[in-house]
Amino acid sequence: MKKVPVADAVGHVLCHDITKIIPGEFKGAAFKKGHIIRTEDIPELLKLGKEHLYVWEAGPGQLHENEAAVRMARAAAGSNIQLSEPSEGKVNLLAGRDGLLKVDTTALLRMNSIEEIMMATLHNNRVVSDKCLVAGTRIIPLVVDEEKIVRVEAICREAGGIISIRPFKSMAVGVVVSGSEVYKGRIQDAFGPVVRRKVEAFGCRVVHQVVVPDDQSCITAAVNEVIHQGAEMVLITGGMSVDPDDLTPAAVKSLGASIVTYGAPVLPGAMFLLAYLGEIPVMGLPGCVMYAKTTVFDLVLPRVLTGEKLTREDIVALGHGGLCLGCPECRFPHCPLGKGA
Ligand SMILES: Nc1nc2c(c(=O)[nH]1)N[C@H]1C(S)=C(S)[C@@H](COP(=O)(O)OP(=O)(O)OC[C@H]3O[C@@H](n4cnc5c(N)ncnc54)[C@H](O)[C@@H]3O)O[C@H]1N2
Ligand code: MOO
Repeated sequence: MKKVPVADAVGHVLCHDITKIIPGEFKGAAFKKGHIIRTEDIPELLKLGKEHLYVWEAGPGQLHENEAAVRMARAAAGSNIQLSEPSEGKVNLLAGRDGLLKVDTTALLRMNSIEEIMMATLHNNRVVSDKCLVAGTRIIPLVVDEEKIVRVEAICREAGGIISIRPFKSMAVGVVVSGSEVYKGRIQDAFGPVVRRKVEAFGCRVVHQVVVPDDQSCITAAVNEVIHQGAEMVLITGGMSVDPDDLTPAAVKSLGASIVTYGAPVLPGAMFLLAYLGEIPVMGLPGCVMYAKTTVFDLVLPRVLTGEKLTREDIVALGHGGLCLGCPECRFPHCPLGKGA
């Protein structure tokens, strides 16, 4: 800290808040600790009775909070991330497009384990829209040893960036609606429209939909048919639980698909199935996906649409945070569902 005449303070960092009081009108900080003094501030400072100021002398190897935050944010930003200007020592990271937020939680933990460093983010694998605030970073004191920022930069470099937004692929979707009650016209299909609405919300289109009875060979034929019609992803509705007429999992197996999982630690959605026929993701959707507002499908679909090839480990990790509270008014994704993985 050193004392300088106001006129010589331009470019220096203020050590403490400077309070302004106008009787009956205003009392507050006219200039905040950490502010970098500009030429245009001088008349105002003189009016506040400040002819001298205490300013920081950045020692060798030390960084001011703004510069430190900018360097950390730049290092952490992966693809499709925009940075705000530093303000009061903090830099915000914003989504540069619609997509899926990816946070390298291991690297984030390493970074936050360095004392005097912080970065806060939204949860990994969350759907975000363009310009959405996804993270913020700053140092805790006003100045920091540059060596700490260099360590942060090394962690981020190793991780290839900590935060990024992955775009969704606009996939052609095939839908196979299973259920003899629907096929025979006893009830009207209510599942196809739900699935269509959900995929269209991500810019996908349903290229073909087939309704089939509860018959294994009809289900397999229908899957082949929708793929023949150009489906890059296949969604089969119904027939997922334990009744003798629930044949969807057996049908998918008989197609020779590699089954990632039949069953998921998510409620609603325990009877979910994910498989791949070559590169084509095939999902078996239990009845709850039609009935409940938010289910396992809403956790898995966005990830599949980024081109991520999910493993059984990815699915089993959904258990922590996989319980939907079933609120009367659904606020997903502003809730705990899917946030533990
Ligand atoms: N004893 C058990 N019963 C149930 C279990 C279980 O483990 N043991 N699981 C429950 C869970 S969890 C769910 S979810 C559902 C799973 O249902 P399915 O995927 O097998 O669906 P279906 O049996 O084919 O149909 C259930 C229900 O939904 C109606 N449905 C189905 N598709 C359509 C459609 N396209 N349009 C309109 N309505 C449809 C169907 O008529 C049935 O009423 O099972 C629980 N039971
Ligand atoms: O599996 Mo059901 O699919 O939990 O609600």
